[in-house]
Amino acid sequence: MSYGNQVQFKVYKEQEKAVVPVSYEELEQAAKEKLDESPYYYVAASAGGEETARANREGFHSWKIVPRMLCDTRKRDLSVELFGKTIPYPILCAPVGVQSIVHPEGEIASARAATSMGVPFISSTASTHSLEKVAAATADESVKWFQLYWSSDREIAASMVQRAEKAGYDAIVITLDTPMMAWREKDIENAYLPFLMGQGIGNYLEDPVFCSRLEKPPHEDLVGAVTYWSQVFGNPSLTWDDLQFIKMHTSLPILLKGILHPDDAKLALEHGVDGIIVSNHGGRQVDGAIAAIDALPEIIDVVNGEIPVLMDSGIRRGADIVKALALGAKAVLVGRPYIYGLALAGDAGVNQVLRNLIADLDLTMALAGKKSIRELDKSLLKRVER
Ligand SMILES: Cc1cc2nc3c(=O)[nH]c(=O)nc-3n(C[C@H](O)[C@H](O)[C@H](O)COP(=O)(O)O)c2cc1C
Ligand SMILES: CCCCCCC(=O)C(=O)O
Repeated sequence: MSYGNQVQFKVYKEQEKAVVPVSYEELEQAAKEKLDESPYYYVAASAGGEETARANREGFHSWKIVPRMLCDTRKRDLSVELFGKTIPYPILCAPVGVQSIVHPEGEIASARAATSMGVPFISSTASTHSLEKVAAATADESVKWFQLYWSSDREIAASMVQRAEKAGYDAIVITLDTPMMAWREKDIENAYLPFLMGQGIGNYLEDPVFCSRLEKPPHEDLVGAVTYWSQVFGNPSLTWDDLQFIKMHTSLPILLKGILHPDDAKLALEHGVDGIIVSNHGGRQVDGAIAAIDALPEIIDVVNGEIPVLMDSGIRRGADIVKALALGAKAVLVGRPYIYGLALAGDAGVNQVLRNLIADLDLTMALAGKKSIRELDKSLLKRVER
């Protein structure tokens, strides 16, 4: 619960201890100055000519908030409920792989920082540190989800899901939009694929099924392990019927990430999934794809409140979150902003980026005349075509 002006004074006071810039643009610039070119562009760049990455931002600009007055917004409640757990803010850390390229502690530092403030952490299959190590860095009661890249060796996929359940994760996010990496021009120019150097494959190196497929254990032959990983990472042959296989291996709620078409949302419902994440992977996969915020309204209509719909891609400030929630998203995922915080200052950087985002959201809600996330709906927005 937030109280009136106090949040504002607190933010100004805390700025004395600031470790990262407040504005997103300066945050990104500071990360660019700190990191080597290849890891910086691995994070910052998107697919192709980056049309979709730009559309993600333009999509938000097309919706304007029309604030309401005289609504007594002294006390605010930003909490939402997801799968039976209340989270204090409608914000989660998106699954981001290979975080060790920006900070040696990578996912461990991010998970520790996020969950210490009640922000759920979604741990990527493509993490450098294994899902067990990431979970161990967080408190038992913290909310954490595991993101699955479904290997073409399906026993590896099943094994990872079972490991996640055992390690205390609360939900499984299956990412559908990346059975292979898209045309990423900066990474190609830089000939940069950190996985080939053994980064971002920690979940495989510690997986019993993956290791059982190798002639020698990874510590004796990393090249052999990387080679096998490159053969089994993705699975472009998957169809809707395959979902049943993962459902058989876990009792956790299953969300599908990367849904953009309303017909796919319909299929997701028909196949009994528990949630949807509307996302274009931050513009990193299909260049020319629809902005996630533009895909959201039709998907919300199709889903009709049956399961939670979350969204990501392009969330940079509190107003973006208000818009996404007013259009029907239950919560949002944030990607690059927290990774820049991690790059600049480890857990303290992640912490500050998230705190700023939460405070910005809280103030925007108050000034728009809204006390609670439940009060947000489309009546707060106007579409302005430019
Ligand atoms: C460096 C990087 C790595 C990513 N790795 C993954 C991943 O391993 N799994 C996944 O589902 N999404 C991954 N994503 C996509 C994010 O989960 C999320 O969809 C995207 O970052 C949201 O857009 P934003 O960065 O504009 O906030 C990655 C994104 C970035 C920037
Ligand atoms: C070989 C593809 C690995 C991609 C894993 C990370 C990711 O999702 C990204 O966007 O980058």
